[in-house]
Amino acid sequence: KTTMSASQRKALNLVFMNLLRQLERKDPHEIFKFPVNDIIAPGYSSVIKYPMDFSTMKNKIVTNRYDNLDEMKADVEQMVENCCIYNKEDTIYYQMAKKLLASATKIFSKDRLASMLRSLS
Ligand SMILES: COc1ccc(OC)c(-c2cc(C(C)=O)n3cccnc23)c1
Repeated sequence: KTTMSASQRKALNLVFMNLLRQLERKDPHEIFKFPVNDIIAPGYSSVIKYPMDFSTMKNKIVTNRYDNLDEMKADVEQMVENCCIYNKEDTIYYQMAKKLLASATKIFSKDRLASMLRSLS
């Protein structure tokens, strides 16, 4: 696995942060902003094995834990999957997760990424 240069890493982190900002705008009630805890969601930590949230993703960006867009997108999909496992289909949380997934699919689409890269260059 070739390591990228510091300037490449800096440019990639800018892209990751830009994508994260777009995703967070799609979560106005901030239910994905921080880790879910067992107080607001009883039994959560025994049901959900791989918790994920936007603050954890931000920390992974600044600590260079993502090497490509697919790895970041996988965390968004994990976060949505967790929400749809813990919350029943008729809950607002489940519906918000489905909406976020639809938005993420657009945000990570090739033409949206291409236009973002053009604007960054
Ligand atoms: C109602 O206000 C908040 C505030 C923060 C939350 O998670 C960070 C949540 C929250 C977020 C979730 C999720 C994402 O499953 N959740 C599930 C059950 C009960 N509460 C939540 C709700």
